[in-house]
Amino acid sequence: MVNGSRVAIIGAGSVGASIAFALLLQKISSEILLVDIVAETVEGQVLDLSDANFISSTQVRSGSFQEAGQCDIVVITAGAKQKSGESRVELIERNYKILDYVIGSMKPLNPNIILLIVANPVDILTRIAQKLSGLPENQVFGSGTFLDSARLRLKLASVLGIAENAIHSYVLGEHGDSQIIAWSFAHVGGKRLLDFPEVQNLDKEAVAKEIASKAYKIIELKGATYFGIAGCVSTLVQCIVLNQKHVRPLSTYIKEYDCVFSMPVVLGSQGIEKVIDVSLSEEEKNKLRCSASTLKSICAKYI
Ligand SMILES: NC(=O)C1=CN([C@@H]2O[C@H](COP(=O)(O)OP(=O)(O)OC[C@H]3O[C@@H](n4cnc5c(N)ncnc54)[C@H](O)[C@@H]3O)[C@@H](O)[C@H]2O)C=CC1
Ligand SMILES: CC(=O)C(=O)O
Repeated sequence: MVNGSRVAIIGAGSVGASIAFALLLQKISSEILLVDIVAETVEGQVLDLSDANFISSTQVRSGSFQEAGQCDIVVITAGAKQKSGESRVELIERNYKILDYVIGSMKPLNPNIILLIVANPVDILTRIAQKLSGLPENQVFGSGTFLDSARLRLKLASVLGIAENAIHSYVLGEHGDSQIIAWSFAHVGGKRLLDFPEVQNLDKEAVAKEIASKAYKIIELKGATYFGIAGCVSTLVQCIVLNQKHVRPLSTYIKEYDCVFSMPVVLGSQGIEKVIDVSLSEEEKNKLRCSASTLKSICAKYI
């Protein structure tokens, strides 16, 4: 893929429009297509975004599902969002139907297309999208725990007084309540995070709770989260378009756990190129096994 790629965003609500705006600022796509079942929503968002066109070489316009199916990258944000106190998994019934409709309406798909799932519950919807699309699994993945990991690095940066991008730490597993922080292999400059006195003194359970509940807190305060995910998705699109091969925690099929959730992967122009085989502690693995079994049992109802 080269500069000039066409990106479609399905679902032009808060998340879709924020991603479109972040992509405009990045200037790496020639065109962004916004698609939504509510025509007025798309028209309003396209008009609003057009007022920012003077800062970018990227054009934003409304598009059809069929056009989206021929793009290079499709970001799927269409779906219901959580109400205050509601879990992501509780959205599955509504969002399964929407995903089924969206993928069916985009067919026939460009065989090289990349589907990036954002709507929740993202891990389960990613597995379903892999099946519904019939595409190779490396081309269909979810934003997963990239956002949770960004939240974690922000927290640790303030604890350690070190730049976020120097902190190699991941939230893994479900983008949801059963996520885990992989403390065992987190490091800064090659020094294990667990060897820093500031981290030894941290209440790690409280940190895990704070990270896992941050979305709930934002939703309670303002009804939805969208800027964080827009930042994440725009950098993922950049990584694909520019074949940057960054390592990111994304939702993909993980053989060891026989389920789709997040592990660190290498992301390039073809999608997911490799899953990094990380060394986790037995306790971390046990938590992931529990999480996988819950996710698999929900998935089994739909595929
Ligand atoms: N993976 C992540 O880290 C994050 C995921 N999300 C998820 O993103 C999704 C969207 O959230 P918001 O944008 O805040 O919701 P929103 O309600 O603002 O927008 C959803 C949009 O989807 C559209 N839509 C519904 N059915 C459709 C269909 N069949 N085809 C095309 N468009 C359709 C609606 O018309 C609406 O414009 C939610 O599921 C939310 O949980 C939100 C933040 C972070
Ligand atoms: C809503 C959601 O999934 C998040 O902000 O993490």
